[in-house]
Amino acid sequence: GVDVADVDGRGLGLVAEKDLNNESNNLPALLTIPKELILSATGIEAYAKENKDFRQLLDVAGHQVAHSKPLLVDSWVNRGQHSLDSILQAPPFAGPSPDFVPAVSAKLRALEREFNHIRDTTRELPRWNALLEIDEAVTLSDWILLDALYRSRSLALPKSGESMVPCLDLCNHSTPATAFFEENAEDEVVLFLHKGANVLKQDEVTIDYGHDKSAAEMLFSYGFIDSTSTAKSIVLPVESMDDDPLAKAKLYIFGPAPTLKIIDNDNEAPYWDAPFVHLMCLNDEDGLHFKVLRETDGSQHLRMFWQDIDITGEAGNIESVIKGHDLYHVFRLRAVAVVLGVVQQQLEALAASDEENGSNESLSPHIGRAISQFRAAEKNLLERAFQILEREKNQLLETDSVTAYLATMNAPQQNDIDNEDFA
Ligand SMILES: C[S@@+](CC[C@H](N)C(=O)[O-])C[C@H]1O[C@@H](n2cnc3c(N)ncnc32)[C@H](O)[C@@H]1O
Repeated sequence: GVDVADVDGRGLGLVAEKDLNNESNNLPALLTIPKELILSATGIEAYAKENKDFRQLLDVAGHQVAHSKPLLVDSWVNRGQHSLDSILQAPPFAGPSPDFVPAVSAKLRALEREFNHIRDTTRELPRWNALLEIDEAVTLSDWILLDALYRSRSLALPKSGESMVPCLDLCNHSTPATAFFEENAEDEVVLFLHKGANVLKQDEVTIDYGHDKSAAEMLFSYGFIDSTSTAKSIVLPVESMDDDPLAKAKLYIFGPAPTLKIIDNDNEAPYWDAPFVHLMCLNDEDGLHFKVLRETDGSQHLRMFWQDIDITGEAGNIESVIKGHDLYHVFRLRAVAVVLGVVQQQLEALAASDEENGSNESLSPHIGRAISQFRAAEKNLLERAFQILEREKNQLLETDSVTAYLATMNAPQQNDIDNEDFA
């Protein structure tokens, strides 16, 4: 009941050959793909049993590639030289959001590492070495293309996990989708119309690529953003305060590059996580100290103390360490103010790059559309986070401990009075 056809703006797709209606939920499968055609981890193992050369390849180079999510979230942590940009054409735009370009670079670097690893490990295998080396038959560009094919066409099967399924991979995405797939008892993959779905002749049959995927992940893996996609989460870099004399020590003890993560909560308000922000808001006069510990073997270690208790191992967990303190609300207010600043800066950066790309006529329409959808999704999450933060700031400003603290800060200090008298 389905055929392959060109679908406007989406490449090929599956369309209904006749009106399809599943009101009574007894419509037969639209597609059945035999298990021999499915490329899954089990399928690969089975093939390695049959083919000695492939077994060798899998033993030396298999299971090594990180099948993780796109590297977007890690992009700030992995920032570095854009050494690979020349391999792909340099993108003609600044990227949908400021953290997209480093994410693409980090991804390209990871792919280069993977490719080099495969090339190195296969050198000892004459058959594969010959294949990779003949006139540079297989190059890094092939590996990048292969990764793109895999990321944009693989499906998560309920039993077999991440797999490539021919024919089913012609199905485009929509939410809500009209169809869904399953694995049956014979390990075939079958495509069914959803109960109650109604697809007219020549209309597209679609599946859902995962409504839990963020807009960034959709764009990174599939090259488009569904209009119902939301940002889900945003990770932004956090920088120490310029005038903090303890900044270096704090960063050293903290370890990883500090970030602010804003997470969307489907029905509730977004929340944020930024453990370094709480640490950066504490000072010597609050009771945060650093000491160098000398071991008997002569080695030296930097340790961090809060109210004279060693909390070196708690650097990522400072908020709970300071929670019981009389001035906790003051510390929290400082942290909220810092996070508000980071969010505001990002909103301004988005607005500025919006203006920049608005005038970029070299963009193809679908890239332009994806960029503005991505920005809109990020802006929406940031704006909602901003409101939550503003509300918390105002509540904190009204707590007794904060008003009392601010009153002492604003009152003329004894020193000032003495100086005044003297003057
Ligand atoms: C699994 S393939 C689907 C078949 C694909 N259209 C083809 O021509 O082979 C996934 C790719 O289809 C395109 N695609 C799928 N759904 C789309 C949508 N709703 N809007 C735009 N492009 C879509 C994207 O390029 C995506 O990377």
